[in-house]
Amino acid sequence: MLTMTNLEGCYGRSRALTGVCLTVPKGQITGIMGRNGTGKTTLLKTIMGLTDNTQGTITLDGKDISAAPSHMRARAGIAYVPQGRGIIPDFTVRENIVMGGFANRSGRRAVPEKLAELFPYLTANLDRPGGLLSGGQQQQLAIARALAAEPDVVLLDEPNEGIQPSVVEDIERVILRMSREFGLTVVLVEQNIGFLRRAASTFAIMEKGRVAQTGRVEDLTDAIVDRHMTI
Ligand SMILES: Nc1ncnc2c1ncn2[C@@H]1O[C@H](COP(=O)(O)OP(=O)(O)OP(=O)(O)O)[C@@H](O)[C@H]1O
Repeated sequence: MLTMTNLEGCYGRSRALTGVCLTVPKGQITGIMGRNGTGKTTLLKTIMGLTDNTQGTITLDGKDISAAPSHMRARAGIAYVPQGRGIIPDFTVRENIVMGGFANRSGRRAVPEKLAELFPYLTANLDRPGGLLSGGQQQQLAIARALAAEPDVVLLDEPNEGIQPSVVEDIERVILRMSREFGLTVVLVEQNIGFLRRAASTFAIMEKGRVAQTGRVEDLTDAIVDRHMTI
């Protein structure tokens, strides 16, 4: 379980996250929603230790990781798939995946076997430069890189943004399997409410750098969505 208490995160002197309290249940998907600029990406970055002047407490399975630098959070079992994917274009698919393995607690620096079944395209194209992949393939690669760390928690920032519909289904399937088959805890920033309702067990809605509302996904009514998501 990942718990956040009074979490704050800044960019320089500008505070983008204020007093966030959130519990992310183990082995389930928690959907993070909210309009543009409300702090969803900042929340993931702050969990990962990538914002400035972070305040508050983050615990992972009871262990306080609030003071840990980013690479130690990765070593503690948190993997981050950023918006925009962050693929290194000149690295091959294999090299991009193995890079994620540097956070692997077992010291394994290889392409994990389970990726072959999850991502057949990547497995068939391990020597292709990452920069030559389509947006959807790069998104799969970013997820594969995160899974190479064999994490307990995966933070996903709008994984389906700007991706062609045929690949969206593949990515959604992988996300569902991450929690349902592999037991991973997933924090999913997602604008597609339909997918969020299908995938997540709990939700949190961000407003002005705070969590405005949380609940179980079966209680996420259209009225709540309209109140917080319409512009
Ligand atoms: N690198 C940065 N430097 C300064 N301010 C930033 C930076 N990144 C984001 N912000 C500000 O922090 C606030 C929260 O932004 P954030 O990207 O977390 O929102 P978001 O909910 O993820 O939005 P989106 O849906 O557009 O991705 C916004 O006011 C934004 O302008």
